[in-house]
Amino acid sequence: MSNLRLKILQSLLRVEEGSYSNLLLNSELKKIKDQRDKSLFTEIFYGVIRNKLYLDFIIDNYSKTPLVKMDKEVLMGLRIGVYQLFFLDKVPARAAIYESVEAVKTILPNSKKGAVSFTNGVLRNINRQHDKLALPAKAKNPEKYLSVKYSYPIWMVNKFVQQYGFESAETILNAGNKRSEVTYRHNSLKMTEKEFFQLLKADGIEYEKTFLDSFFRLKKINNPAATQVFKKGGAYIQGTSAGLASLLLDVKEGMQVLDLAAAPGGKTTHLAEIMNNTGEITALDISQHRLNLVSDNLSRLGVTNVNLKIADAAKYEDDKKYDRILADLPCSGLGLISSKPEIKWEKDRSVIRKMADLQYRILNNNLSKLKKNGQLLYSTCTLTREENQDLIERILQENSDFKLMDLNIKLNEISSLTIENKNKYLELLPGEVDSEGFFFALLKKVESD
Ligand SMILES: C[S@@+](CC[C@H](N)C(=O)[O-])C[C@H]1O[C@@H](n2cnc3c(N)ncnc32)[C@H](O)[C@@H]1O
Repeated sequence: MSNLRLKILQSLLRVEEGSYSNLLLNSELKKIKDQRDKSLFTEIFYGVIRNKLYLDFIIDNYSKTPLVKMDKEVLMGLRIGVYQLFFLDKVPARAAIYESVEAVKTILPNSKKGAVSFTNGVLRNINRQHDKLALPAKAKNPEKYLSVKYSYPIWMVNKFVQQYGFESAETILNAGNKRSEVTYRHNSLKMTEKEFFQLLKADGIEYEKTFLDSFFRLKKINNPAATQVFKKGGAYIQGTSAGLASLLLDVKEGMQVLDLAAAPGGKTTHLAEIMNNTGEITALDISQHRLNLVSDNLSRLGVTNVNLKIADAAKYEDDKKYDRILADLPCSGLGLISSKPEIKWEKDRSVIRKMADLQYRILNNNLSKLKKNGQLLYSTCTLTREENQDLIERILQENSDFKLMDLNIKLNEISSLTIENKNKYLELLPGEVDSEGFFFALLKKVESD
């Protein structure tokens, strides 16, 4: 078991250095045989990433040494220990402390014995005074209170409170801390729905329906990319909110479609499925490595109508005119925190400006490629006005030949989602919908140029 805490400690340090949590977790879980160890690994690994600020608040309260002066291995070991003491009823306090200290001892050189006894001392102290911890006063500093309680950087809390008010911000922060469940999109290009269900049953996978007919939420699954249905191309792992994009764009068989930022190919392959592999999808991405992921997905899912191109969409040139454009653009990702909790810590406020600028340049460069009456769906997995509403308003102001379409009627036709929405665009907030945060706006070209 101490080996497990050590592996968690090593993995968390790698996430701090920039590794993707989901990829790292998948590869670590493959090396663990015992089912309970897999679950404990996942719980502590994601728990520490999610609650980092809260755990640091606790450690800082009980340690005389400031956090910045601690070795990174010690600080991470403390977080692992405190997470178990505060969040995991099933792990006895003695075991939580012992295993965490052992992990720190193994990872540190012998010369750092003092740091090991320091870790032990701080954890014992926290365990003794567990009940005395006080959060920042809600009345005095509501945003600091939210930041510590839900463990989010203060700039993100300020942003959500400023845009949505205290109550909705709290709902969003809370939802971002719940572990997102895996959703499969059934891919009808490879198998019928009947075969899809048969394979799920054969693998003993339980599922439930979602607000989209072909999306199913999986129960208790550790490696969704290792099932028969996945390997045979009958399923793509995709969030339900993301699944709305290709449906809202209203593509038809035989159309010419431009996908401006395609990798890893979730929406491209969904569009291809709806178009029944007819017409053509020109799919761009700036990254060759990520385009390789699209290629793999195209072959696994039996998609044959996609032309992949490596390109910077902000500079891409093409004489062709398209019936539809999907602009699912790079963004700050604040709607995806439940599945990628490290987003909390990797970004700072400046990412919003940078992304809004890139999104503007990409849209501006491609609007002219749309045919008359053609439609462009803009989507992001984020929740900042600058990247969403403000950007679309600017585009509409500068391009009088484009009109904003009302997405509410289409939403009712394609999903069972019921949300109160007075706007023509669609904003899905985590906690208000049982899915990731997303923004959609549909633009129609109303005059020919
Ligand atoms: C939100 S992801 C797209 C997700 C994809 N549509 C899907 O459904 O699987 C954004 C993608 O934009 C790509 N990207 C970033 N900057 C770009 C640019 N200037 N031109 C084209 N692609 C870009 C990234 O490599 C990334 O794959």
